[in-house]
Amino acid sequence: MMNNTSKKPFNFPAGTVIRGKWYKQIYTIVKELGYGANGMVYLVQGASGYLALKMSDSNVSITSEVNVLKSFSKVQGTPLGPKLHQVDDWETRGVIIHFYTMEYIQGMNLLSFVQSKGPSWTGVLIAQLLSDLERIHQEGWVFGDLKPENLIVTGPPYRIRCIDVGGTTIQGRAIKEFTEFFDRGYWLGGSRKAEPTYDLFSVGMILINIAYPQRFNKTGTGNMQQLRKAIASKDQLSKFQPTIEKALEGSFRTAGEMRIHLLNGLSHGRSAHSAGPAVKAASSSPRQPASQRSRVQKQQRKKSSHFLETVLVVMIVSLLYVLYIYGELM
Ligand SMILES: Nc1ncnc2c1ncn2[C@@H]1O[C@H](COP(=O)(O)OP(=O)(O)OP(=O)(O)O)[C@@H](O)[C@H]1O
Repeated sequence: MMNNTSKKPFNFPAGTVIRGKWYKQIYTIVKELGYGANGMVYLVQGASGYLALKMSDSNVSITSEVNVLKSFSKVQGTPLGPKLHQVDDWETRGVIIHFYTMEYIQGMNLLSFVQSKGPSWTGVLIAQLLSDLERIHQEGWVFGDLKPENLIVTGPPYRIRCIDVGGTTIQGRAIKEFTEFFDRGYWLGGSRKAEPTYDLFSVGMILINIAYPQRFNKTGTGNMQQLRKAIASKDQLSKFQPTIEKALEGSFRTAGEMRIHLLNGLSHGRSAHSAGPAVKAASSSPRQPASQRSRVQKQQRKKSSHFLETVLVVMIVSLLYVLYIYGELM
């Protein structure tokens, strides 16, 4: 399904009280967070603090998102999506509205963050995203509707988080939900089969979107040539160019492969005095990390000073021995 975010499905003002029909929990609307094809999201105040509440008139989409969040919650490590809180219904004016509450992920979306903090953050954040995608893929899912609006940067320390699991699809099936600019079907006529390369194509387009915040449409049939031209026309994309092109062509088998390629490109292109986040620290490339390198150097320095000490002690002892023998002979 193509994502069309034009209609607002609900319109409840701040202060509206939502009482769960089954669990009797009370949530008070603080403000609207956003809406899309699958429903409306509000920031609410619950008994345990702020939460994001997503409501929809479709029980199917609520159930399917809840299932994805439950499956993500079983994965070890940093959470892959917002933590699920509760699933319930709200009966208001004779209508049943399905909803679930989840962790409120506070921050700026990826585009706004990079616009306010500078493009030097792009590499680190995309590398984090690729780590999360690798875990999502290893669990047998494909995120599907990857776009900057679905990526929130929390912190400091800054961390990219995926929200809106509405497009998350089991590998092998047809992608459930997509947005044209990030869709390989739209640009290349490529398949919409849920496989890791589908998400990696979208990551390539996210990198392009950072340099073209207004996005652009395809000219004619749209193809790699148009995308290559767009990449080459922006200086800020030069260090990502080989990685983006490989991602668009579907040459990376895994998100991990793309991450290493991206970080290698960045560490080679980075000048010694450039400012910005520490890209090397996030690297999993075979090159030795800076912190480890300096530790090795320190150890080498320590070893050579031990050696000098030993030589000096041996020399003094030898000298004393020679003096002793000389004294005995006299
Ligand atoms: N857990 C969350 N924490 C903070 N903000 C959130 C959260 N979930 C959703 N939002 C906000 O609400 C907006 C709409 O939510 P979401 O994308 O889930 O709706 P949707 O109907 O699935 O939209 P789409 O059509 O993009 O799929 C998001 O872009 C984001 O700004």
